[in-house]
Amino acid sequence: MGNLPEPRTDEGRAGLRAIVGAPARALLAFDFDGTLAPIVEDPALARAHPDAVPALARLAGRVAAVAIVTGRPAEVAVRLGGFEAHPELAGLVVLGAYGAERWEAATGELSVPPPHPGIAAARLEVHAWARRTGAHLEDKGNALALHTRRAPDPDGAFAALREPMDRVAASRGLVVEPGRQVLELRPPGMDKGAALTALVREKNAGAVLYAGDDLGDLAAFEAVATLRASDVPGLRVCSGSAEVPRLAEATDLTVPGPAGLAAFLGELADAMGG
Ligand SMILES: O=P(O)(O)OC[C@H]1O[C@H](O[C@H]2O[C@H](CO)[C@@H](O)[C@H](O)[C@H]2O)[C@H](O)[C@@H](O)[C@@H]1O
Repeated sequence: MGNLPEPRTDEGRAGLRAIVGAPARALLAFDFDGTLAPIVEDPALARAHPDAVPALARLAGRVAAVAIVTGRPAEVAVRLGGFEAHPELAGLVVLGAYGAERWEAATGELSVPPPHPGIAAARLEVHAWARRTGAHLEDKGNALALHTRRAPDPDGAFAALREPMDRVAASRGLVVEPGRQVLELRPPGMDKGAALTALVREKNAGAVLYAGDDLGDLAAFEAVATLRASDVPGLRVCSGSAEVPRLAEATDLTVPGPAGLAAFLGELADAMGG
């Protein structure tokens, strides 16, 4: 299979063979931050790796569907990813807010659920915890993310926030989504696994690839494992980082971060003759 790296599991090797062997039936889905986009200190400044979206554009014409499955609001991921600049991505689907939101490149249509009342109720308290710990609040409208990357003591701030955020979430009917130096309060009821499985079924995909870098991606990796048991071969790719070393255990192939993923996607397109 050309220059493609070999997955370390039998199921991963079967998944990759299925994707390359019949690309027109494959769904390729990607997390955004840490996977397509390098991690940066300020979330507002995150952008896709320069080689990532061109590689997705090459793949898009060969496969059944390309999708982004992200914790960002869908509209924000579309803007930061610069996907609209690539006409080849006319079929792209962006599932935002862990699958609760959806944007379709084909129509430009954005679907966003009504705001969860717990977010408005928690906002002031979360602001106060940000001030107390030096964390930065990313207010996503229907989710509140407390980032500790730029706090004076990132790990200390993360540890100090864990219990209070659990408490606020429990009292407001929300859930806590932990990630790379971030604790996020968000509405319950959706995760990347459910979102990915629904999309595989909707596209009638015969094979699936999912790439991610963080704890929020574990549900999608589990979904790929479940789909494999129901005869949809799949490949789980870890965008590796020193911050979440244990994520690799849940996957079949590790690439070195967004630059490594972009290189892998280029090789995948080569292998498909794209
Ligand atoms: O599902 P994802 O696309 O991976 O989004 C998860 C969260 O990613 C963002 O935070 C992470 O990236 C930031 C920019 O590189 C970084 O500063 C931060 O430390 C990371 O946790 C984003 O800001 C969150 O809203 C997403 O939920």
